[in-house]
Amino acid sequence: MAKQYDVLFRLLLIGDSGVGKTCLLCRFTDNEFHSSHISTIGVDFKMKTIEVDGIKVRIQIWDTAGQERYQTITKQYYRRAQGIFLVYDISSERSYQHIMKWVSDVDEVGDATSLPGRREGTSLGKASSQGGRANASRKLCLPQPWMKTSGTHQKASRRSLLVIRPTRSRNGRWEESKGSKSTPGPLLGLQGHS
Ligand SMILES: Nc1nc2c(ncn2[C@@H]2O[C@H](COP(=O)(O)OP(=O)(O)OP(=O)(O)O)[C@@H](O)[C@H]2O)c(=O)[nH]1
Repeated sequence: MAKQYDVLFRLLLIGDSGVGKTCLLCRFTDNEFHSSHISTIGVDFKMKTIEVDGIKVRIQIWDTAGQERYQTITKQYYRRAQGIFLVYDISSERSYQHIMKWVSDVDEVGDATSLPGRREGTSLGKASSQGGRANASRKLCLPQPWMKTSGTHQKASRRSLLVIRPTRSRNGRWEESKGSKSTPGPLLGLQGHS
């Protein structure tokens, strides 16, 4: 049987419980939104194949439980991911401040500590401050910018999750990433529960 995709990417969603990770994923893969909060147990995943410049890219997205009690399980998935989305709820200052904690968890298992300039105890500023949020990913030395998205809006969700794209190798061909290193990805600020 012909291969249904050319490259495979494994991505991971992490962040506090209830920030909307599952909703973001459901919107992206199934174009659905669920208003009830059913906490993820451990990890779950969904897949979607998209076409980028004629290349079939299969995206496997792992949705992790935000609850502390599952963290021994969820941390095991960090190393295998090729990109990690740090998700918080824009209306929850607490979930925003916790981003630092999620970043250090990723640091523990990945090679992200080698990113220059990151300092312990970096203050992210207020979640409600536009400038503060925009600077947060820079302060954390994340390779991708902060993005605002929402599980309730199809366009925003697609845009935020599609932003990670495969890069061309030196010989101009698309390559499957080996996936041995975990790198914190963009900060996703979900629109408030309004
Ligand atoms: N208004 C609004 N509500 C949202 C949005 N995204 C998620 N929600 C609501 O937030 C609640 C939690 O969403 P989930 O996606 O289950 O949260 P989670 O981060 O996966 O939670 P855990 O599995 O416990 O880690 C649900 O009641 C959703 O309906 C959003 O963009 N806007």
